[in-house]
Parts: sequence; C-alpha cells; structure tokens
Amino acid sequence: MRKRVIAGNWKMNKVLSEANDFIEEVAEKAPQSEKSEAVVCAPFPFLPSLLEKTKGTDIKIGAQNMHHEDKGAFTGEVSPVMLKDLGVSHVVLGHSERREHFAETDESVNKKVHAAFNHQLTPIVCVGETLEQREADETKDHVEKQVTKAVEGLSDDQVASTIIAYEPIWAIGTGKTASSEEANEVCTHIRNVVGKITSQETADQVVIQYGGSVKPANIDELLSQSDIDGALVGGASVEADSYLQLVEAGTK
Ligand SMILES: O=C[C@H](O)COP(=O)(O)O
Repeated sequence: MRKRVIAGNWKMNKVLSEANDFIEEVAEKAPQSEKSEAVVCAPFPFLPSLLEKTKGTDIKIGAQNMHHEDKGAFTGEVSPVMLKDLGVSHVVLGHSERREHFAETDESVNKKVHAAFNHQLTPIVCVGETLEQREADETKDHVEKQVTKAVEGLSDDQVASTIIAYEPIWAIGTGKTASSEEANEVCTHIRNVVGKITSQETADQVVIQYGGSVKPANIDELLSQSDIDGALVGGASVEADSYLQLVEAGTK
C-alpha cells in the first residue's frame, strides 16, 4: 500500500522566527501515522533550524529547489550535497514557478532528479498544464512528456521512489481547484505513463500528489480518489493550524 505524503511548500514566505514558531507547534501537535508522512518544504535559510527542531519526530524537512551539480562556480546556488549534509530528506523539483520564472526545463529537471537520487534525497517532481493547454485538450500529452523526461535514465527502483506532484498551473494560488475527478483522471494517466515506461509493479508504488488550492475543506475529497496519494500545498500550508488539519486528513 502506498504511504500518503502531505507536503507543505512555503514558497518565499516567513522569516526565521515565524518558521520556528510554526515548527514548534507542528512538532508538538502533528499526529503520527503509518499511513501518512508530513513534509515541510521551506526556504533554504530556515532548514538547519527546522531540522534541529524536528529531531526525534516523524516530520520531514524538504527544500524547494537545488542545483544538479555537487559543487562549483554557481553563485547563489545550493547543491544536493549541502542539503544531504544538513539532513534534508525531500526536494521539490520543477515547480511551475521555477519553470516559469527561472527557465527550468524538462531537461534540467531530469538532471536534478538524478542528482537527488545520487544523494539519497527524495524528489517531489512537479508537472502540470496551463489553462490554455487544458482548454486545447493537451493536458494528458503535456503531462506525459514532462513525466517521461523527468524520470529518463532512472532505475525502476528510483522511479518507484519518486514523488510526482500533479499541479495544474491554473489551480495554483487561484482558489480554483481541479475537481477531485478531474485531478484523479490526470493522476491515473500519470500512473499509466509510469507503468508504460517501467512496469505496473513500479507504477503501483509511485506516490502521486495533487497540488493547486488544496485546503482543509477539500483535502478529504481529493484524498478519497484512487490515484491521489497526497498533496503538495502552498497557501494553506503556511499557517500551523491549517497545515496540521491537512496532515490530520492524511492519517484518516
Ligand atoms: O507547491 C504548491 C502549489 O504550487 C500549490 O500552491 P497553492 O496551494 O497555494 O495553490
């Protein structure tokens, strides 16, 4: 059975004192469950403190991006070696905001996915279509292309350990959620794509999250779907109270 993964993506929000207050409350109150894992993906400057404050808990700390090289002359970048050394477990890769504002491509995402596995980091790979692509009925082809390139060259075991986040761009931060059926249809397609590339056994192991205006009021419905194994949450993950409700939903 696949374990659910409820991941918060704070994006570029909070200052250190706010990050610390959040994690202290979450570390104290988050329910522990065999069924579900809670991850907080935070800005780089907060990672050491969040890792320190979650020691001895089941809460995992993730980054929101990284470079694919181990080290070198890449001013302003952060490497997988640095993240691993800190104790980070997850890294969000290819988020649509990085693709849009920082020119990330399917090729660069693939390099980063390999780098993550080279350093035992779990990649959360984001895919998803624009509104124009959805209206032109290109969603499935587009997502298939993104997934296929992201996992190119991975072993089946690595593919099985990759978390894929389906995030329709038109639903991110807009308050518009894909209906749970619409979201599930694409998540099922993603699982079939993975099955085609690898095997059904591998596809059955891949955790597929939905992301895009997920909140405590709609997460139960989304998680009730056959191929939605968790959520990647932006806005509703920033406040501890709301994040805790999302984590709680994952345990049901
Ligand atoms: O990574 C998270 C997604 O971009 C979703 O953001 P949102 O929950 O604010 O719509």
